[in-house]
Amino acid sequence: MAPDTLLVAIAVAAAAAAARFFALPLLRKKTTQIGRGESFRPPPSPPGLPILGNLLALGTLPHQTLRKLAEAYGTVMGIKLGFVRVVMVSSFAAAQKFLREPAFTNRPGGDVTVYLTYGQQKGVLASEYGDTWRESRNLCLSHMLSTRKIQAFRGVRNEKIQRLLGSLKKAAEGSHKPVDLSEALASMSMAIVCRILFGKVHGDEATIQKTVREATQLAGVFNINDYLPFIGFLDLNGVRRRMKAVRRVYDSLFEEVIDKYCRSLNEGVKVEDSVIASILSSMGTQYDRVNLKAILMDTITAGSDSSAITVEWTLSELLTHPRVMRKLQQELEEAVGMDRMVEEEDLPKLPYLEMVIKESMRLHPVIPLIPRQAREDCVIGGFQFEKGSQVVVNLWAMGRDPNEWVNPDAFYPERFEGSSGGAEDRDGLEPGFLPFGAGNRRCPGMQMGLTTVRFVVAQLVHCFDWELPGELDMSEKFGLSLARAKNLLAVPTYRLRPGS
Ligand code: HEM
Repeated sequence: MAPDTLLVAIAVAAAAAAARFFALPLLRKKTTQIGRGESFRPPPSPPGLPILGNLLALGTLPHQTLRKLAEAYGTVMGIKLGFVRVVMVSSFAAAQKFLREPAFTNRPGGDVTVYLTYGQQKGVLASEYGDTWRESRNLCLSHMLSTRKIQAFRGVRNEKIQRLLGSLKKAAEGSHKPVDLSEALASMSMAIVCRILFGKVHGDEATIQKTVREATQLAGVFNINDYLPFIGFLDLNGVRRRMKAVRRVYDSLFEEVIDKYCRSLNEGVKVEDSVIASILSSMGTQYDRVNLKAILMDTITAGSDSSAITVEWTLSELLTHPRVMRKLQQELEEAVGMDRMVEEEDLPKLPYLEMVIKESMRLHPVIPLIPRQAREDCVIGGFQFEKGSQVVVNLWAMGRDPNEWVNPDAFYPERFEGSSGGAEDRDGLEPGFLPFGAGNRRCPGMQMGLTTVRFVVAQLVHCFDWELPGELDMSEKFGLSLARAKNLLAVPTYRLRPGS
């Protein structure tokens, strides 16, 4: 939650005292109800403040606070955020049940849905489970995320990664100064996603990147407007205002690009392969413009930062674990040799790389908290949920659960030795490990995300030795995506044979 919460709370306490009398009966109907049936009990809950409940206790790193609370109150625990009750789940066994439960296939509404997406009837990310969601998800899969499309966009990935390697090589030949890897990875990832979505017809990538960062930051905020809706119109923390600004930037970008493509297609001008071109030419005049904008917004928000952040954390762990770095470099030397860079075909020959990436995603899940909402009444694990109940699965806590993992805080890729294959096996499942979620709403971009992450990590580790300028701060910055709090800086030295 934003640090301004205390100020907000003071204002809220005063407003709430008055509002309570009028608003409470109305709000109670909307509030999540747990354990209402006689034979059902509610999950244990930590005590909270009147009105605000546990909102203030979440702090700036809610995933960590919630893990601590779960140690005391259990891995299925109720918390109260203003007037909304939310069930927090932090064990693998319980997470499986909730994420795979057909009733828990909606996302909660609130400001994010209203201002940061095109609503619950459009797109994928925030869309209500049903026909529109299914059609939009299928459009994403067939025009962007299928195995065939991932192969088709391989040239794009290669071109953008080569550009990054070229600039790093230049830096390595130069003054032995640290490069900002966080920035470089974010730009590269954004360039890949923009090129795939929009072709060459798009605006300034730096502005889009800033907008995506702001969107993922805002989407992760425990937003007081959602939990105390009767004061939402005051927008005390300014979140709504910032969300509207993000939506405006996105919307004008999408309008411009769609217009350009429509003109080209109408005039019979050949356009390069891109998601927009592909959707527009397959649907002709039948396409729903708002739905197309929603799909673009969802994929750019969910798809660009996620891969960059995963690579960043993986490199951070490798740089602070020289034994693992050396072992991975050895694997690359044997599989690829020192005379050339890595190619995508090399990836299946790199089992240790796979273990390293899994271990990094276990400790640093890009999406630390997965939100879901019940679309009908259901009973799970002895608890009863009414339609509209909210559940949040804490992937970060699951990855560090001592009941699932030996020495859970240690970075030790060998723990995955002998596991059945890639992290995408069985819905992205390894015991205790769900980095892409599960069930009907699991991540549709898993294969594309993993392909990029594997390829970039392999190249950076194979082509360069890395040196940290000082001790590496591993603090996190909470948002919809869990990024590094401080950018990753490191000094590269080119390690392939000259001329390669
Ligand atoms: C390393 C990379 C990635 C990670 C770790 C990741 C993780 C996740 C997770 C945990 C969810 C929530 C799943 C659930 O509710 O069970 C999700 C949803 C989603 N992801 Fe990803 N993701 C990645 C890359 C991508 C990419 C590249 C795209 C597309 C370009 C993408 C598009 C989406 C979409 C559209 C959803 C919403 C699915 C729905 O609600 O039906 N993701 N992702």
